Amino acid sequence: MSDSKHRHKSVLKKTDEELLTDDLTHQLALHTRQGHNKFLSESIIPLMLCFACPFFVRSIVFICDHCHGSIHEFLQRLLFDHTLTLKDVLENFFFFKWHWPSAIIIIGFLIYAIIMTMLLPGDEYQGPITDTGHIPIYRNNGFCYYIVSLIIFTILTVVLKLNNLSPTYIYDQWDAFLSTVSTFAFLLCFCVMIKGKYMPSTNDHRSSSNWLTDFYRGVELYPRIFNIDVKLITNCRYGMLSWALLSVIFCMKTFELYGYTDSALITCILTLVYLTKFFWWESGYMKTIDIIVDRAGFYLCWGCLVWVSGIYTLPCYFLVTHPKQLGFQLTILILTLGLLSIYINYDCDRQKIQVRSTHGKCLIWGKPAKIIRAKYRLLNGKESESILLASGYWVLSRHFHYIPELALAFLWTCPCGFQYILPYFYVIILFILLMHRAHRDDQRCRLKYGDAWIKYCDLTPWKVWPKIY
Ligand SMILES: NC(=O)C1=CN([C@@H]2O[C@H](COP(=O)(O)OP(=O)(O)OC[C@H]3O[C@@H](n4cnc5c(N)ncnc54)[C@H](OP(=O)(O)O)[C@@H]3O)[C@@H](O)[C@H]2O)C=CC1
Ligand SMILES: CC(C)CCC[C@@H](C)[C@H]1CC[C@H]2C3=CC=C4C[C@@H](O)CC[C@]4(C)[C@H]3CC[C@]12C
Repeated sequence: MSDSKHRHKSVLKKTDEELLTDDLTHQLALHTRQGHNKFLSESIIPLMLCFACPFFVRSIVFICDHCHGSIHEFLQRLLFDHTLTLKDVLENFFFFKWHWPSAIIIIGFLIYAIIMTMLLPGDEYQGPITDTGHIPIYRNNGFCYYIVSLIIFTILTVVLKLNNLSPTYIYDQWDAFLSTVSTFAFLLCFCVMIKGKYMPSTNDHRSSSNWLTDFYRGVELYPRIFNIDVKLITNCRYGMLSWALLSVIFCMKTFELYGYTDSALITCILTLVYLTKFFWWESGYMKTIDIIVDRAGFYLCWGCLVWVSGIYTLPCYFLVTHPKQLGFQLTILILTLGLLSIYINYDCDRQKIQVRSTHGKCLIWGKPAKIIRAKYRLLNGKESESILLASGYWVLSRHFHYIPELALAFLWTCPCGFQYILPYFYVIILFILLMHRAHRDDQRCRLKYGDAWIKYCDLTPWKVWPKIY
């Protein structure tokens, strides 16, 4: 009797998966598998990504520069002609490199970003309250920072021209520049990890005994160094601004080499408009998954410093070696569709922010907003409430805004033509990233809001693509 009672008690404690395998051998196998899975996800995958990502970014540059943008030619040289040996690959792609002129530009740019972020005026605003009850405070000067930086860049370009210099120097040294920024970003991520482990800025930090996981995923949610928000600087003030400036620099290089080229111009214009929108809405970005869920580690910080510079600028970079003239009609068509995509993406984000800031008392597409009040519990036990919008774009699918985001990425890449797959890497990676993100966000919200989220899912059954996914 007591045995059956004990057995009953242990059954109650088990997870669903354990209940299915209620036999000792299966349990043992399950534990080993869980151990292996944990080892894989917490050590092997982070280690592989920390090696593979820099390799990937630099090999793309190599393919553009030395293999005419053709992956086929790259593989041919590596595997069959042997004009490229494994030693070259390791030397060229893997190792950390430090190029002093690039390092001076990168560190100078970072110092500039920090000083301007501190000096430029802007109202204070609050980020969402964290599970531990912390409310991050920022200054709303992102848009001002962006405009001032573009003006300073224009003045600098003119001054450099007078001295027979040009910012396109960065294009000429692109490989050295990227490897230096990658080395620098690794060092920065390491310092941020150590700081998080031993001197966390807030209680929102999670440290484990596995340094690889901590390095890859990060330790702190809101690290600050001398009251400077690390994620604001790496993601927005360095990452997004460098994306804008690099796009302009690559477009300038195309013009320097071939004169006016409409393909380079529209790719650059669409990128700039998109990033203008980003900075206009920066305070909204500070409430998204990257900021409220992802901690400051390799994924986010190295990603924003290097991945964005190397992969997100790829269409503009590719066009320098593969320029095209599209003609007036095609140019106007791509520009119009691109601007429309930016507008729809912005409008989706705006609807969500508006409904929350007006506590649900606003019109969405001319009708009173349909909302679900979703309660959730903070880690400190207190109850809080959020509003879920269930009308407008947010009833079409739960991440409808990812569709115009992908459409735009395709539109600013298609001026590269359809002969090569390489410039489409950004679109492909973005597709994978966004589908994974939609899935991850869904799981997070289900856990956070429970029944309220299920009610929302009943009203809006599609994750991203209405009637498909
Ligand atoms: N180019 C790129 O690489 C990428 C661009 N983006 C862009 O960044 C922007 C932000 O996207 P992303 O960070 O994915 O975050 P989302 O804008 O999708 O925000 C997700 C969060 O919004 C809240 N939320 C979810 N559903 C609702 C609803 N129905 N009503 C109100 N709030 C809701 C939840 O947070 P809460 O806890 O507050 O309830 C959820 O975690 C988009 O424009 C996207 O296209 C995104 C990823 C990559
Ligand atoms: C494997 C890793 C190295 C991948 C790194 C991924 C990150 C660099 C990117 C993950 C999410 C991305 C972004 C999210 C939302 C954005 C809003 C948009 O308006 C502008 C772009 C961005 C900030 C974008 C930037 C890159 C990521 C942080």
